[in-house]
Order: sequence, then structure tokens, then C-alpha cells
Amino acid sequence: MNLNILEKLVKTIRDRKLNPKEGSYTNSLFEAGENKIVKKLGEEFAEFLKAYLKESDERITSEFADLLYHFFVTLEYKDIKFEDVLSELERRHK
Ligand SMILES: N=c1c2ncn([C@@H]3O[C@H](COP(=O)(O)OP(=O)(O)OP(=O)(O)O)[C@@H](O)[C@H]3O)c2ncn1[C@@H]1O[C@H](COP(=O)(O)O)[C@@H](O)[C@H]1O
Repeated sequence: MNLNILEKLVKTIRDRKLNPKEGSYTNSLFEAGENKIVKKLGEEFAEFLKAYLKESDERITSEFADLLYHFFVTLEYKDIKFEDVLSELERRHK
């Protein structure tokens, strides 16, 4: 399993926050603020659930990718580090 893309994605989202980039969807979310970010996360969750219940494996995979990205944006907006989530999972791991 190659998890490098998760690290690259989190670092890119973090970098967008520090160095906003023209045309960046991530920056449009950061600029729109907490309510919009949470609303998008809810919508993406609903889309994922719909795909999970009714659509193809490819659609489920695609919607899960959307959801993961929006989760990362949600964390970064509050400067909560995904590394800390990983540490928490490590701590729980039996
Ligand atoms: N992984 C993603 C990613 N997944 C999903 N999305 C965006 O999430 C949005 C969700 O789709 P919707 O149709 O629900 O939303 P929308 O109509 O575009 O937006 P709203 O007007 O509803 O807010 C789409 O615009 C997707 O492009 C992503 N946008 C960016 N990334 C990655 O984030 C990094 C930074 O990207 P930029 O910020 O665009 O530079 C790069 O590595 C990108 O690959």
C-alpha cells in the first residue's frame, strides 16, 4: 500500500494555506470559511453514502477520495494536524 499521496495531499493543502494560489479550490474553501467547509464536508459525505448504497465500485472510490480531501481541508482550517490523527491511531492500535 502506497500512502505517500496522503502525505503529498496534506502538505499541498497546508502549503495552499500559507501560500495562496490563484484558482486553487482549496483556497476558495479557506476563504469561504468554516461554515462553507463544514457544509461541503456534509455534502461530500452524503454523496459518498449515496454512491456506497447505489452506485459502482468506481463511483464509491471516487466519492471516498472527495471525502478524504474535504476531511483534510476541514482539519487544516483549524490547524489540526493529520499527523496527530495518525499518532492517535497508533496509540489505539492493538
Ligand atoms: N484532491 C483534491 C480534490 N478532491 C476533490 N476536489 C474538489 O472538490 C470539489 C467537489 O466537487 P463538487 O462538485 O461537490 O463542488 P463544486 O461544485 O466544484 O464546488 P462548490 O461550488 O459546491 O463549493 C470539486 O471542485 C473537486 O475538484 C479536490 N480539489 C483539490 N484536490 C487536491 O488538492 C490539492 C490542491 O488543489 P487546489 O487547491 O485546487 O490547487 C491538489 O493536490 C489537488 O489535486
